[in-house]
Amino acid sequence: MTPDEMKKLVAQAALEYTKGHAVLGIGTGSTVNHLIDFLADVKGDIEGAVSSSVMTTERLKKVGIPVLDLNDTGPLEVYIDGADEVNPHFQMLKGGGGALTREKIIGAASRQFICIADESKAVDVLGKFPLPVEVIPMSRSYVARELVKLGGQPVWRENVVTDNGNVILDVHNLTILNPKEMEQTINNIPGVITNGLFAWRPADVVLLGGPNGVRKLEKR
Ligand SMILES: O=C[C@H](O)[C@H](O)[C@H](O)COP(=O)(O)O
Repeated sequence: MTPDEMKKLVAQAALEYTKGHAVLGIGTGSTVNHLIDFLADVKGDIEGAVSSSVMTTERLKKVGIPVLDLNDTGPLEVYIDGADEVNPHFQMLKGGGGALTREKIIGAASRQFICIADESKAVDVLGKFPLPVEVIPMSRSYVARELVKLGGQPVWRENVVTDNGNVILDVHNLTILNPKEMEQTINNIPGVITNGLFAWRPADVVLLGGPNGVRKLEKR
């Protein structure tokens, strides 16, 4: 089974969590793209979705699902999104597609966060995948120097402008033993909008797709 087939499998399994909810929060990425394709088949049950990126907005509209403004919907019942890494505490590293800030906002505004990923994303310690940090353009070099002080090697994701008009530094070689502390420390650097650690707001349910099916991990 290819990684993409595993993503498709796990996206289909996430449909269970959309039942009974007229308004959904929808993340970004290749796994979520499969979910949107599946949602197209049940769109009659969906009033609309709050989208975490321009890419997701376009895809939702293409399949005929109305895109709603989070300011109008109020708190959401469920948010479904992928991850670049997820640890045994359901903390995630996200933002490989650059959508981390809006993802973090919708995740925070939702009662349940469902993480969908292929099983290669499950790790013991976060940080092998470079940690994305969204920064205001004029602060890029300053923030990069501060990230070096934290032991990382920031690399500017050149030619990428986020949906919010900012830039991204991908921080390599961080061993993130305390994700909550790291999330907070990086977010305290002036110029940082947010970083891709989802430690303070971990997932509530993790669905992992693998060759033997979907493994469902729920918090006790
Ligand atoms: O910015 C992108 C998001 O955080 C994605 O959820 C993450 O990169 C995982 O993407 P994919 O489902 O394509 O592996």
